[in-house]
Amino acid sequence: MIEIRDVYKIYNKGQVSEVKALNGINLKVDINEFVVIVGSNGSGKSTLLNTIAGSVMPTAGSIILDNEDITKLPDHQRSKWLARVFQNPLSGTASGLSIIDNFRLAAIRTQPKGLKIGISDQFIKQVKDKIATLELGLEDKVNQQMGTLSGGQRQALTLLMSVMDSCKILLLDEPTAALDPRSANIVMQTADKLIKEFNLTAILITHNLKDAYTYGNRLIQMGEGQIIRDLSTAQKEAMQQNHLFEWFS
Ligand SMILES: Nc1ncnc2c1ncn2[C@@H]1O[C@H](COP(=O)(O)OP(=O)(O)OP(=O)(O)O)[C@@H](O)[C@H]1O
Repeated sequence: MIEIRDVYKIYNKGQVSEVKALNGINLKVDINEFVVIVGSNGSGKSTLLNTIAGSVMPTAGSIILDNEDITKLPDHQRSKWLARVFQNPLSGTASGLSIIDNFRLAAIRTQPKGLKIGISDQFIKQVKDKIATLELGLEDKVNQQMGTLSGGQRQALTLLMSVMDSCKILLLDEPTAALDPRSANIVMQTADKLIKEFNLTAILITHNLKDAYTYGNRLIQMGEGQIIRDLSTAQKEAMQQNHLFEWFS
């Protein structure tokens, strides 16, 4: 479980450009919870994800993972169990390397030093089997350069790579914003499938209200650095899609 306790983030504190991006956030997200966060531009969604990932240090408050205070843990030390997928499909993978080499790199990042990875047929088979579950027909193209794939294919593979090794928490920061509707659907369905299969705790930021309605089992709205709505699974299921659009009118 990940817990955000009374977190504040003030950028440029004491300067004319001071911004209170997070204003007392309290949030507990359990294993198997898939939380979707919506909110207007500048409401603090990315800052919240960044404090969980460790790329932004909170001005006050704590981040707790499974009862351990990780507030001061740098982001690279969280990457063993925390994966992030960003808006830009190019950011998660190396264009000049093949699919299999990208999986090798991802595996090396999360394994103990000295462990030999990726040279065995077993590793290649394991990767191919996993890629086949995406049903994108990419399992026979593992030697193809990542840069030759579409944005949607790359995002789907980035997701798979992120969660294959010891990942507990998946943070998705508008992962489909740069994709056409068909590719966006493939990526969201892939994310949903992987979150369930790997029993992940997941947080998705999206401006796509249809996705916010369709996916996840908890729905949060942020406004001015605070959580202004927090709908449980039952409340979300009882809500009609047009009500969600009214939140922004
Ligand atoms: N590094 C930074 N330095 C100064 N101000 C920042 C920084 N990052 C974010 N902010 C400000 O903090 C506030 C919250 O930004 P944040 O990106 O978290 O919002 P958001 O809800 O993710 O917005 P969007 O939907 O537009 O991506 C905004 O006013 C933003 O300008």
